[in-house]
Amino acid sequence: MNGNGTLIHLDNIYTAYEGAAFPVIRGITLSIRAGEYAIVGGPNGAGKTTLLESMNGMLRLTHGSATVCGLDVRRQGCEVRKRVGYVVQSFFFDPLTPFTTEQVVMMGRYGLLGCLRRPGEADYAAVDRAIRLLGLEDLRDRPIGTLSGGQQQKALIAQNLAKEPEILLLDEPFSNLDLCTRDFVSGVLKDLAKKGIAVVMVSHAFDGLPDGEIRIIVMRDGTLSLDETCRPDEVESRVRKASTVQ
Ligand SMILES: Nc1ncnc2c1ncn2[C@@H]1O[C@H](COP(=O)(O)OP(=O)(O)OP(=O)(O)O)[C@@H](O)[C@H]1O
Repeated sequence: MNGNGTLIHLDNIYTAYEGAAFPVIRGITLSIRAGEYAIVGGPNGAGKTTLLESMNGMLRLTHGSATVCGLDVRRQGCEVRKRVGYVVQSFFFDPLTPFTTEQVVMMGRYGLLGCLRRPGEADYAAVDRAIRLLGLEDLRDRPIGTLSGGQQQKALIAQNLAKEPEILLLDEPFSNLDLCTRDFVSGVLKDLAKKGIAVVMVSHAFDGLPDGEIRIIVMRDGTLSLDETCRPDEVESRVRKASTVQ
């Protein structure tokens, strides 16, 4: 983090997929501070997932620079991903996956553990906290593949929280959740932002937002069409407008 609390700084970034002739996202410049709650909106194919994966160094920038948690994303992608949680879109475990929920949550610690080190007290404590936070206590010993889609989604969020990240990126985290669970998970995310974690979320669900200012980042055709803060009750109309206006 720099002096003014900036955790993510993208400076005119372009990102292309392997073998593609043209970059999918182009000329994106933005900064996100600790404790911000940011919604990334925009139509299908606009580049929202690509934006998240450019932030954590999973995708290669073809132009521009990105600094995340004070690290150069181009050169230090692995270090960045130790400090940034990423809950991917629509991921489901095979029913026969040979890991329990607790083991899957522990996988969030693996990057921090490094090769050949076994989990210690601090790792088990972080896993336990994440499991409790997501209300997964009764499911901790169940094979992960036998959980429902929504329960698996919560386990993936817990896995990323076990990492104790400074930034949490989420790609449509509410898509498999019923309304009640959605409220519960958005409560968890709000609390994380209050504690200073930057929460950056691709979402088309605009209920259950925190009371304060919400950052809205709208992508359209690979470029930034809106980047501003507003009240929670204004988010839906502003995202909708910026997603469609030519
Ligand atoms: N692995 C890939 N290889 C090549 N092109 C890709 C790849 N993944 C995505 N794209 C392309 O990049 C563009 C942006 O995709 P992206 O997944 O970032 O959009 P999105 O806004 O997240 O869409 P959605 O709302 O449908 O999830 C699309 O045109 C897509 O076809």
